[in-house]
Amino acid sequence: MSPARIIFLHGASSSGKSTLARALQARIEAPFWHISIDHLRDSGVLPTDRFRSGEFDWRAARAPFFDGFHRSLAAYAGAGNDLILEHILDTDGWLEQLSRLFAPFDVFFVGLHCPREELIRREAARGDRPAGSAARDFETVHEGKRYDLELQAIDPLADNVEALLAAWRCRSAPSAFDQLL
Ligand SMILES: Nc1ncnc2c1ncn2[C@@H]1O[C@H](COP(=O)(O)OP(=O)(O)OP(=O)(O)O)[C@@H](O)[C@H]1O
Repeated sequence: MSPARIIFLHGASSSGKSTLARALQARIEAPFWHISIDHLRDSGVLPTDRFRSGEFDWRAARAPFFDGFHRSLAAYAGAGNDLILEHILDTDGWLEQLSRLFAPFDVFFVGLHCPREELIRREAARGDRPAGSAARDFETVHEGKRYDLELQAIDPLADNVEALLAAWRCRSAPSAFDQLL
């Protein structure tokens, strides 16, 4: 069995990762899963209201939550599932952990760049993210990263999907992701 393929979309909050992932999933020639922390959050896995009210301590729960999420990705891929992953590497140790966990797989690392003003506009328009997350991510999200492909979030979505597919189909090892550490 050839190793599972992981297309890792990386960009600031509100840059358009989910939108790109959905459009890519609708076009790509194999049944890729679209994986996002948003899906876990929105499906009611966590007692969100009780974290929000302060009854439970999110700071204590956050590390095991993301540790489990990261390991689940390797479990899915290890079972032979191809993944479109959208995620933000914004916490110390996550890059190292995912590099280790993803070592057996065929990873294609995509940087999604979005101008600061557009991030702020998208964040405000959707109204379901804390104001400031996008601007904060903008400063740091791409720092020190090298990608297999870089896309501009203000380019037409369909063009980005086609560019991604074309680049992914002719990718060569090693992935930029494997060389980040
Ligand atoms: N190409 C685009 N043109 C215009 N608006 C877009 C585009 N892509 C996404 N948006 C809008 O920007 C907002 C954020 O998009 P999306 O949820 O895809 O971002 P995200 O990077 O997944 O965010 P997060 O990491 O916070 O979940 C949404 O309201 C979406 O409709």
